[in-house]
Amino acid sequence: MAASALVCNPVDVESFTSPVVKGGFHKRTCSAEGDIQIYLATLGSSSVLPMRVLSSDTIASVKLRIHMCQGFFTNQQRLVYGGRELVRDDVLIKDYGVCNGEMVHLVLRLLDVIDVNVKTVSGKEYVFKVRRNNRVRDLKQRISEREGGLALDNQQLVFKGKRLQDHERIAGLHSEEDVVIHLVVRRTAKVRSKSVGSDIELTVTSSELESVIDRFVPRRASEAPLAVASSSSTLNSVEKTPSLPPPVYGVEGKEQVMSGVVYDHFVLEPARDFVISETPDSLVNALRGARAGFQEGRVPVLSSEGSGGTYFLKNPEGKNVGVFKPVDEEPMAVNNPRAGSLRSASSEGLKSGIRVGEGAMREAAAYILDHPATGRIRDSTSRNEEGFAGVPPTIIARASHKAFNNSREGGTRATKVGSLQQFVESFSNCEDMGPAKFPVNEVHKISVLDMRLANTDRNGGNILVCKDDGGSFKLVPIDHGYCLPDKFEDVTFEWLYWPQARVPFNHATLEYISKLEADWDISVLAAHGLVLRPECARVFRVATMLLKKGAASGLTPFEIGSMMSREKFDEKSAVEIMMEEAEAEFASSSYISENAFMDILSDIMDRRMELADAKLT
Ligand SMILES: Nc1ncnc2c1ncn2[C@@H]1O[C@H](COP(=O)(O)OP(=O)(O)OP(=O)(O)O)[C@@H](O)[C@H]1O
Repeated sequence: MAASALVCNPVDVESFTSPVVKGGFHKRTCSAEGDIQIYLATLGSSSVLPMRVLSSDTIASVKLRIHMCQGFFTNQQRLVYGGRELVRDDVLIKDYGVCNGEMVHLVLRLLDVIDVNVKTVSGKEYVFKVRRNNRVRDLKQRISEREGGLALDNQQLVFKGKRLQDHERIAGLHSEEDVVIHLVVRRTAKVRSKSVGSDIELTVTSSELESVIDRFVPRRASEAPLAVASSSSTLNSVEKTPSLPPPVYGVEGKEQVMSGVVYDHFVLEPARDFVISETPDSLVNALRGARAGFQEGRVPVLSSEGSGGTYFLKNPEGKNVGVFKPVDEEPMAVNNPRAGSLRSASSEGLKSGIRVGEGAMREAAAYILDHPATGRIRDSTSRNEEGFAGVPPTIIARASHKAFNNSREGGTRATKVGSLQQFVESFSNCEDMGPAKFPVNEVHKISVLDMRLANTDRNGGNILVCKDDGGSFKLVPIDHGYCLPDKFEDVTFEWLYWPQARVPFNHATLEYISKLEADWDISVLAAHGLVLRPECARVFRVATMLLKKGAASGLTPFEIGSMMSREKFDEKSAVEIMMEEAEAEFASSSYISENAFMDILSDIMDRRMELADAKLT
C-alpha cells in the first residue's frame, strides 16, 4: 500500500465535529469503494488524527499505517470502533462497518520499555531501551555488545550509589526520574593467597576500580584484603532491612503508627465468599506480604502495560507479590485509569459476550476451573496443587489504597472489589518470542484451558515465559478477564497457528480432558459465589463438550480450536453453526430443559465429528 495515501495532521479536538459513533458495527455494511476517511482518537491524547485508509485495507494494514505515521508498533495497538475491539487483523476495515467520517479509537498497549542511561567513568554515555522485567545481567549483555565484547563479570553497575546484582530486575530501580546507571569497568583481578599463621589471607589486585562507589570502597582498592574490597557487605548494611510485621490477614488495616510513622488507612482482604482454607499457601503468603508492604508504605504500582487498572502489590522489600485488578478500573469501566478511556455504550466491554465489570470474577473462575492434573477439584488438602494449565492462584479480594484510581468518587478512597493474583516472575512473554522452543505439552495445556473457557483474549502477551527447575521453558497463562463469554463470536487463540497445535494430545492430556464435567464445574464456581449468566454457562457447556468430543475423536488442538474460532470475521465458526442448528431444533421441539438442548447439540456434534473422521481416513 502506498504511504502517500496516509494523511496524518493532528487537528484540535474542539474544532473537530465527530460524527456520533453508533454501536453494533457488525450489523452495518459500508459500500464505500476506494478511500475511507476515518478519525483516529488516541486514548490519553486530546488530538484527533484524520487518516485516509483504503476500503481494501485490513485491520493489520491500518495498524501498519498507524505505525508508519505514529511509530507505535502494531502489537501495541488495539483499534476500537463502536465500543468494540476490531480483533481480527485479517478482516477488511470496511467489513467491520467503518465508513467515511467515522471515529476509530486507538488504545495503546504500552510496552513495558524504559530508557536506561549508562554512563562510564571515562564519560561515555549510552541509552538503552530495556524492558522493565529484564535483569541487570541482560543490560550487561547489551553493554557488552556496544563495548566490544566487554566481559559481563568485569562490569559493575551502580545505581544511586548501590551496586546492582545480576539477578535484580530493572523494574526494581523505581525511579521517578530518568534511570541513570554508572558503569564501572573492573579489569581482570588477580587473587593471591598468603599464609598468615594458621590463617590464609586472600588479596585481590585490581588495576582499576574507581567510580561513584568509591565511597563504599577504599580509593584504589588494589591490594586490599578481600573482606574490605568486597563492598557488598558495606552496601548491605546501608540498605533498608525491613522486618516483616506479624501477619495480619483478613483484618481491616487501621491507621498504624510504626517507628513513629503514621501510615494511611487501607484495606486488603479476601472477599467474603472465598474459602481461605482452600487458598494455596503461596497466595496467602502473597496477601500477607502485600499487607505488610502496605503497612510499610509500599505503594501499589499501576502496570504500564494493559488497558485496565492492573496494580502490582509489593511486599516490604519492594518485591512484587500480587496483582490486583479492581472491577471499577477495567477497560470501559467508570474508574479506568488510562487517560481518556472509553465508556461502553451498551453493557458489553471490549470483547463480544463479556460485560464491563465481569473481568475479576472471570480471573478467579479461570483459576478455580484449572483443576490439577489429577482432575480433582482443589480442596483444603490439595489446595497447594498447581492447576493443569498453571493459572496463577487467584481470588476475589477487597482493597482500598490511595494509589488506586478513585477519580469518579472525586478522590474519596473507596473499597474496591477485584481479582488478586499471585505475581509470577518471568523473563519474557510469548509476544516477544517465537513459539519454536516451547515444549508441546506447555502449548497443549494452554490450548485445553482456552478451549474449555472459550477465551476471547488469548494473545501472546497474556502468556508469560518462565523456566522450570530443569531449565525448560514453562508457559504461564494470565489475563483471563475475557474468558467464559456468552457467545463464541470473538474467540481467538494465539497458539492456533503454532506448530505444537497440530500435534495430537498425549495420553495424560486425553485422560484429563475425559474427566472434565461442565455441570460440575458450574456448581463449583457457584460454591465460590461465582454464578455464571445462563448464556455464559451454555457457552461453557458447549465448549467443554466440543473439546471432549474432539479429543476423543483424535482431533488435534488446531482442529478443535479451528471449529471454535471464526476463520473470517463475518463467517460463523463451526461451533456457532452447530449451536444455531441445535437452537432451531430445540425451539421446534416440546423440550424446555437445558439438558435437552445439550442432548440435541450432542447429536449434531457427533455427526460433525463423524464427518471430520471420515475426512481424515
Ligand atoms: N500474575 C502476574 N504475574 C506477573 N505479571 C503479571 C501478572 N498479571 C499481569 N501481569 C503483568 O501486568 C501486565 C498487565 O496485565 P494484564 O495483561 O492482565 O492487564 P489488562 O489490562 O487486562 O491487559 P490487556 O489490555 O492486555 O487485556 C501484563 O502485561 C503482565 O506483564
